Amino acid sequence: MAADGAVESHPTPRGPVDASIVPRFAGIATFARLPRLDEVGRADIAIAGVPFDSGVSYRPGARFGPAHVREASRLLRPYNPAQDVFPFASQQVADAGDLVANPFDLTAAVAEIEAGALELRRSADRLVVIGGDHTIALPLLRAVHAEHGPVAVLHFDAHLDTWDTYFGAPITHGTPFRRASEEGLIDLTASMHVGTRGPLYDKGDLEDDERLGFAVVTSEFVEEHGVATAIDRIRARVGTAPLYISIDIDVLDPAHAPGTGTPEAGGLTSRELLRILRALSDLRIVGADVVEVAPAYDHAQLTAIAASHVVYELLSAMAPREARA
Ligand SMILES: N=C(N)NCCCC(=O)O
Ligand SMILES: [Zn+2]
Ligand SMILES: [Zn+2]
Repeated sequence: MAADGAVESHPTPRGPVDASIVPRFAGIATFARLPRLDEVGRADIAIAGVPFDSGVSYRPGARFGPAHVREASRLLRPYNPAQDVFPFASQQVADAGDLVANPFDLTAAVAEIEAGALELRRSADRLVVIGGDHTIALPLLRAVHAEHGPVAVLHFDAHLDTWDTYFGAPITHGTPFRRASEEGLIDLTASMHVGTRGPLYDKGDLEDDERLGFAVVTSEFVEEHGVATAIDRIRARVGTAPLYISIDIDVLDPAHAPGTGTPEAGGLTSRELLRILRALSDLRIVGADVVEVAPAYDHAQLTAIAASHVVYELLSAMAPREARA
């Protein structure tokens, strides 16, 4: 309502550059060729990169993930028929650029990412973050918790990421969800891993994980029972809780996403992952991240194309209902 009592009309969201007018391979890459946040002032959803990979246990390079995913996102188009939604017209989505994170001091970086996310929230209602390694989920969850309290975490990953320490270090890309659980950031009754598989350190890893508040839909479960049953399990677990979605691109099989730091055979297809995300559109998504894209190990942009479509499907799932037919 404006000061004179008139109902303010919502400005039409500014969408991507039109690829039928300016070639999609031209221009500086924002995500999906969307406007920058400073061009629109504020946004319903800000996309932010976190080019940080000082928490990795194996192959480095996810610090180059945000630029790689933005580059591969040039081909996305305005209408998503799979969800019958125009994700950039029914809400203002803008690219906020990258948050600064100190590559030489992990503790400082984690504090900077949390502060950067909180600062960005002043001009955007929700954040979708492109990593970066999975360490960044911890400060992002701290920022989300500051607003929402404990949230359901729906964690897509080959790995549990609830391990305790590496070389005595408590903050790494293999430990964010253990720290988050210990800190009370997550809803222990509504959180879940999806797509986990592969060798663990010990049988007890799974017992620890359950105690830390996670139910599990493994990659094998999806194969054996099908995507529809997996979706039922996920939706039953999350319920109506505020939902944070964290997607490690290594949840996909290395055939679909080779460009990542700790690949594990036997993963989801990109088709399966996209279908699961589409089934979450009526849930209360409060934020999301897509992490662990490491371009040096990618081929023909396979991993970045998958990641850009994953972000697009998230943005579509987060779009307001009335925009749908
Ligand atoms: N979050 C990712 N991508 N990987 C964690 C793997 C930890 C390990 O090397 O055991
Ligand atoms: Zn992983
Ligand atoms: Zn991970």
